[in-house]
Amino acid sequence: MRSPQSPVLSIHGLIKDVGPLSSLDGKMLRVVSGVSLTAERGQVTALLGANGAGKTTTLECAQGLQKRTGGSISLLGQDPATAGADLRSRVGVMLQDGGLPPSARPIPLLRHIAGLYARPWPLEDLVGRLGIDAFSRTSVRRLSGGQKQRLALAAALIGRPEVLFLDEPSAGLDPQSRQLVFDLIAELRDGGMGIILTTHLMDDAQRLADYVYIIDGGRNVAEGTVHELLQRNPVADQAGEHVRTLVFEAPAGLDLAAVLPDDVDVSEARAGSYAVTGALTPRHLSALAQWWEAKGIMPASMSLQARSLEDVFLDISGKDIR
Ligand SMILES: Nc1ncnc2c1ncn2[C@@H]1O[C@H](COP(=O)(O)OP(=O)(O)OP(=O)(O)O)[C@@H](O)[C@H]1O
Repeated sequence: MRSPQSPVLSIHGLIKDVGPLSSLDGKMLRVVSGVSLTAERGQVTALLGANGAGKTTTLECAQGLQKRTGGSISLLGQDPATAGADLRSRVGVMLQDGGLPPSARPIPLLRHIAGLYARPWPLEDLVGRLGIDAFSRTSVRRLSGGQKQRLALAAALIGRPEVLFLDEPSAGLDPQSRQLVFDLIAELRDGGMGIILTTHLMDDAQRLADYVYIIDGGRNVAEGTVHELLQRNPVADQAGEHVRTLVFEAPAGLDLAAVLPDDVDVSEARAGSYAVTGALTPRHLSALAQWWEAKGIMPASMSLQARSLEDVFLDISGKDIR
């Protein structure tokens, strides 16, 4: 558990039942079974979990959009279930489906939302930052998924919230838009905003999150900084050495097995794309480099990979599809 400094959000033992469901003979279904978490100012807190883990339900309860069955929630010091408009004006929410009116056009829509706040973000600046000028005359219903996503982020930010909730922020974004959105999130975090996001993309959590909660089956199953989670049960070989993978691109068909000792696995997953996995030491790297030098081979790209957050996540929550 991290020590709370000035949490923007704290959730203790959240329970959420839905139903009654006809598929359960009229019984209720417990979809969140005691989730607890805290999110700090000036940090990105990620809820990571497989499909159906309970991430969206947890955050919708935190935002006061769903009524909780049990547990306690404090958002900026208030209970979101009973708080009024004052709390809502301090919180920005970007939902998975955007929640934007289909016939609206981006600029008038953002201008309208800005009019609801005393100190909105200057419209032109936000529109420029998120590249909304490129589709400012298109109605919401005709926007692409990624354009809708950027507009939804602008709508969540225009009131300069103290806390920002993002549900799957990179869904549907192309690499350029994703970078743009990630840079903005990092800047807002550095400016002191508390940002809470859900994702099932390890890469998003690895790139953005200061602290990660892994949720599975409506429960907390692990938490920590990305670094702490990556240190958890690192893959070790029989001698206890940590396993790493060296990935590189080079001419196809190289006989690496002849160069490297047989304590490592060598594979060429597709022509010219190699992976060397094992308890790698400088000796392995040196053998490879000397051979490359002798043969005049310069790899087009190369990276040494330790365990990824995806490996940790699969270890914790299992490999079954949800
Ligand atoms: N009203 C409801 N009726 C029936 N089941 C529900 C209802 N609301 C949520 N659930 C179920 O609760 C579980 C948690 O849903 P939730 O949307 O919180 O998951 P999630 O972690 O956000 O998943 P995803 O990554 O797919 O968005 C799912 O199995 C979902 O089907």
